[in-house]
Amino acid sequence: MSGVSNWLLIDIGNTSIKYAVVDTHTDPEFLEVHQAQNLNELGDVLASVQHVALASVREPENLSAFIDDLHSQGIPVHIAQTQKIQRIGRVHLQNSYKTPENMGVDRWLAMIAGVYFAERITEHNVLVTDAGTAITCDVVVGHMHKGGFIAPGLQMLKQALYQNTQKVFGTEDTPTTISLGKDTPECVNAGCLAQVEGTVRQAQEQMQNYAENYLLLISGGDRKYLANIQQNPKMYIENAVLSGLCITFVQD
Ligand SMILES: Nc1ncnc2c1ncn2[C@@H]1O[C@H](COP(=O)(O)OP(=O)(O)OP(=O)(O)O)[C@@H](O)[C@H]1O
Ligand SMILES: CC(C)(CO)[C@@H](O)C(=O)NCCC(=O)O
Ligand SMILES: [K+]
Repeated sequence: MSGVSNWLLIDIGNTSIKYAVVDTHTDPEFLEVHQAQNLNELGDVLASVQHVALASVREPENLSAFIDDLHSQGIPVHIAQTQKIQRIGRVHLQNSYKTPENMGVDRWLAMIAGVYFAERITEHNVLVTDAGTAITCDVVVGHMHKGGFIAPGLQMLKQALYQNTQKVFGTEDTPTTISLGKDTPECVNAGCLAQVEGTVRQAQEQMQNYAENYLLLISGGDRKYLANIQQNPKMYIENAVLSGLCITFVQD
């Protein structure tokens, strides 16, 4: 038997499932992220792994059946949970929630990744933003979570507009820079982008109450719409939740 152990990491988000196969040598910054519509699609991948670690912010219909299936195949399953405090290498990340289990595990894992990437460049403060179905921002200062924001993501903002008005319509495309619109879709696209960018800018202001210097980690399916946010150092990661799973379960 070879000593290499392969792990399947799964992020069950609000809209879609993301996964990556890693081993103990994989750098959590450079994961090859895949998308699946449901857990049944992972059958083939399972044949090549010895462990599964997963994080879920929802209960897909077949999650317990999937876990039972893994058990019957003798594959250990590790289910991530938000912690009050978690060790990351030589530091500890501390949660600000009075009831940590109420915090989405995706936010916690993204923060784990944020602290890990920050420490690699000897930075102790990090603002983590995950732009997906929802957009979340979390401020971490000296490894202490100071708090965060949860707001609707870009698609949700647009859908909310369409659903609650009769004459507002839009297009799929979103601009990458904000400018004043001169027809309805332009106004919608720019307005929703302004809300998303504004959320991150407000989080930066909150961070600045604590620290001038910090890493800005931007993650999630809509990360490309946050290209105008200025910060040095700034880092883009496709999926910080999977990075957090890798750091939590596969490393050490
Ligand atoms: N094929 C697609 N389906 C859905 N969203 C997509 C797609 N391609 C790009 N996106 C963008 O990605 C965003 C969703 O981000 P992401 O994939 O990170 O979230 P998610 O799967 O819903 O999980 P999470 O719970 O982490 O938000 C949407 O707002 C949308 O703009
Ligand atoms: C905010 C979302 C939806 C982001 O995916 C998720 O982290 C979640 O369901 N959180 C639970 C509420 C909280 O984090 O306080
Ligand atoms: K996410």
